[in-house]
Amino acid sequence: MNRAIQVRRLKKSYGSNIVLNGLDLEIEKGETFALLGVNGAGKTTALECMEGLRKYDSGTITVNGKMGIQLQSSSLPAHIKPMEAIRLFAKWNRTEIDDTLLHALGIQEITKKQYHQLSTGQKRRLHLALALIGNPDIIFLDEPTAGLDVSGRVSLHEQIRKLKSQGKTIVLASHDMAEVETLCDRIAILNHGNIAFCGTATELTDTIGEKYFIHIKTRQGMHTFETDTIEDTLISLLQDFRQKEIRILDMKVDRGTLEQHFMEMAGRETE
Ligand SMILES: Nc1ncnc2c1ncn2[C@@H]1O[C@H](COP(=O)(O)OP(=O)(O)OP(=O)(O)O)[C@@H](O)[C@H]1O
Repeated sequence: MNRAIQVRRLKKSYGSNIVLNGLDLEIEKGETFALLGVNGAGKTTALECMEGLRKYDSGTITVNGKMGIQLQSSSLPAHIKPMEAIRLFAKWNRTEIDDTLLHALGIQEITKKQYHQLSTGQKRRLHLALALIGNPDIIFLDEPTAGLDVSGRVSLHEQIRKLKSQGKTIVLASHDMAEVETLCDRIAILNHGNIAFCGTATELTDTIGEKYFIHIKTRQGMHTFETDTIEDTLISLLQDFRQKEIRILDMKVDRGTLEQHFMEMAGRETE
């Protein structure tokens, strides 16, 4: 079976707050899949239902494979040392400790510290190592790079790519559009308890249609124009600038970022 996860008509409410309203989702084996949505859209709830950590009201969830889970926020006893936690998790998983994994996540560099002395990035790396200890087939990462600096983000992305190259299925919740665009095969956008979009980043851009952004730099600053008739708008803009004798210093045309498309799908205005 090529499907790693199948979610059918999943419903979950907290009191009168309907968070998931008949969610359907299929994630293939070996896929890196992102769940996007504004704060409170239900990403964590959906992940935790798939992980078996949260009860849901109705629907079915089928997960084919061993799971490794990195929660959005998790904690360990303040005085535990990273290697003590790793040995404990390895014992629970009845597995040997994989030194290459510890090396890749830089765990050796933090062995002398206690948990409460670790930085946010170091804690994230440790929790990822703990999630990977049992050599899972499906890895759930809830906002894995939140709070990380640039180098922490880059090394985590490298790790995720490596896991993908090993054939692992990765399901992540994220707010970082650049991250999702570069790392993920497919994206699902959660909105009002359902999937507003599911497909590749290119398909998402295409769904929004022929929308272009023309950025023109003059001495007065940067001017941005939005259009769906690129040729006509360009010609009339250029004529306009010439007529007003405004010198164009630089010019760029793009189709907007995934973030803009996402905000449109999620029903919110970009800033
Ligand atoms: N244990 C809970 N009890 C009651 N309401 C909850 C609980 N957990 C989440 N919620 C509510 O469910 C909704 C979805 O929350 P959830 O954390 O799943 O969203 P999210 O998309 O992961 O948000 P974020 O991007 O902020 O992490 C929110 O309105 C939240 O307040």
